[in-house]
Amino acid sequence: MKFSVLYGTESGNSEFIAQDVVAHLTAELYEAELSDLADTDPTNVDPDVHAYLIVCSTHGEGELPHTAIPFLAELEAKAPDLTGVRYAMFGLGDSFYAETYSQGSEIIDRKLTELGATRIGEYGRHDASSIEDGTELALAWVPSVLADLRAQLV
Ligand SMILES: Cc1cc2nc3c(=O)[nH]c(=O)nc-3n(C[C@H](O)[C@H](O)[C@H](O)COP(=O)(O)O)c2cc1C
Repeated sequence: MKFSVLYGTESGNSEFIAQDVVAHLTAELYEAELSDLADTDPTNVDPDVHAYLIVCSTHGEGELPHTAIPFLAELEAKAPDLTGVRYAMFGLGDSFYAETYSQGSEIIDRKLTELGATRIGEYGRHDASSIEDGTELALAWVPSVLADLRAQLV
């Protein structure tokens, strides 16, 4: 199975976690490619990719991190039909920002769903105010994504 792991980041945490997810998937003998959302054209869906795994933080007041902004802008401008596209979401945030906790990834999540894509797996989250390690949580989230994907492919 082939995965595209995309990250949206402001200060690198999402990129580090996405790198670890790619390393994990590759070690499990899956094909996995890492890309910044800033370098990803959402109108150019790869038909060989079984699922897109998106790791995205929150900045400003519940807004997108800067590398996710052009990706959302393309989705809004071109409104591609994403029917048949599967994605999974892992959001980074900080519950210190109680009103806007983890809302950055939710902006992308809402838009992808609106355009017809299907979210698989649990909605993963990492809270920077917790003592939990982001990579450990992400690697614990991946099996829920794989299980949903396998169930959809049979
Ligand atoms: C200036 C600033 C604003 C932030 N705003 C929010 C926010 O509104 N909601 C939230 O859940 N987290 C917020 N965060 C926390 C980040 O999402 C969190 O630190 C995350 O791990 C950063 O990941 P990144 O390095 O991939 O961007 C903010 C962090 C900073 C530095």
